[in-house]
Amino acid sequence: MTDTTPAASVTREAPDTQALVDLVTSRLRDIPDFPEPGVVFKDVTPLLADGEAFSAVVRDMAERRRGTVDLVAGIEARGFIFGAAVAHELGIGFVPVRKAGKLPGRTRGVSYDLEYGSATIEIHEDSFVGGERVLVVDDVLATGGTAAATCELLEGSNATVVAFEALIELAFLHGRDRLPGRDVHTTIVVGGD
Ligand SMILES: O=P(O)(O)OC[C@H]1O[C@H](OP(=O)(O)OP(=O)(O)O)[C@H](O)[C@@H]1O
Ligand SMILES: Nc1ncnc2[nH]cnc12
Repeated sequence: MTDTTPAASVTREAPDTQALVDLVTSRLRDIPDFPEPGVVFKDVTPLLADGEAFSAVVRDMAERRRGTVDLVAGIEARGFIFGAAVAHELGIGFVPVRKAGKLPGRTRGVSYDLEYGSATIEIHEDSFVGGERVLVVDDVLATGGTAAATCELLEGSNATVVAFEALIELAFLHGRDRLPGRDVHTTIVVGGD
């Protein structure tokens, strides 16, 4: 028998800024000493598991950028989740910025340091034909090493990075200082000094 029960109503309007900040804050979890002693890890999995909160975050990022970007680039791994959803919301394409060794085609890469350790990220060398306006999306802006490296990689591949969006900014790590002159927006800012 076909179930004709209406789906649970979904709020399509983005909440106002303070309501969004409160919602996001209530759906994050701090994990002390992960992945190494002294780091307080911001766990986004409770937010992802809450459809209202996840949808509100994605719509807020997307609406700020609608009509201004041609592609979204998301940074592995958590940046894939938010970035792909924002691209879908905007009806535009998605470019994965992957950790080294994962992409099958010819790649370009760049290495960088982050709050814990170092990494290398890569894109396919033919990701851009030239001049595409790209929104970079990630979950966390910490030291800014990942975001700065991504901008360098994309712009070295003939894309134009028009903005950076992240869910969480760890202000005490001053990541914005690594992105001078860029349009940077973060949904919530924690740990300001
Ligand atoms: O501003 P930074 O100091 O560079 O740190 C931010 C980056 O660190 C985390 O990624 P991580 O490399 O831990 O990868 P993951 O998403 O695969 O866990 C986070 O998702 C950002 O990409
Ligand atoms: N403290 C933190 N929590 C989650 N992701 C991060 N990326 C860099 N620092 C982080």
